[in-house]
Amino acid sequence: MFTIRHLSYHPAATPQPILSDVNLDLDMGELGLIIGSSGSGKTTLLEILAGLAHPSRGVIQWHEQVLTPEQLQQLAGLVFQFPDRYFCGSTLLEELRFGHPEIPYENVYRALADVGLDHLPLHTRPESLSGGQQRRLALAVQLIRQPYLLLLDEPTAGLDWSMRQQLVQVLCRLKEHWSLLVVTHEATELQEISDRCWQLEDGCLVPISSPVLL
Ligand SMILES: Nc1ncnc2c1ncn2[C@@H]1O[C@H](COP(=O)(O)OP(=O)(O)OP(=O)(O)O)[C@@H](O)[C@H]1O
Repeated sequence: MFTIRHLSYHPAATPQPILSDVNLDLDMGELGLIIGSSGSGKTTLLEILAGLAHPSRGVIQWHEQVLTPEQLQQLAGLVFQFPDRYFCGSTLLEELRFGHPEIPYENVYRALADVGLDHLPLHTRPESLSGGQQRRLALAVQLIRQPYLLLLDEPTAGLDWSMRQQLVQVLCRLKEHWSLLVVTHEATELQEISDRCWQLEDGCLVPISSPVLL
């Protein structure tokens, strides 16, 4: 179980906290969906959960062990909103092995199969992929690190209907083995595969039920 207790984030530069007393529970194999309008603090929350920013207050726990930001960097894999901006490799193979050339081919193929890209040659250039395929490659880059928790920032933003459907199917398969936390302002398709939902408004996280969303 992944838990957040009384988490707040209040940088000195802001008059109001960006996140206030956030509490959340997410079980293994669950997909949690956080819906919030622009500027509500969604990306900030994911950055804290990925260990990239330090909360002002509160604890983040995995099976009751309190995690430091360094431990969170190991445990969580964050897929940014426009992951193609962060690609570093000139081929799929280079991208998946970036910084870890020792990763065996078997793991490369498994990560690509997990996201439905195993039909592509390993020398394919990341920038030649469609928008939806690039999102899935970014997911594979995180999966190959074997995180316990996958964090996704607006995974369907900017994709057309069929690419959104493909991505939702991939996420649905992934939650059999991983816990996923997804933030979005557009929940139409994602709510169908979510196990828990919250609304983030002005930094406060409130649980909501799917029927309310529908
Ligand atoms: N370190 C910081 N110092 C000052 N302000 C910050 C800091 N981090 C985030 N903010 C502010 O907090 C607010 C929430 O930003 P955040 O990017 O988390 O929102 P969001 O819900 O992801 O928005 P969007 O959907 O538009 O990406 C914004 O007004 C942002 O400028």
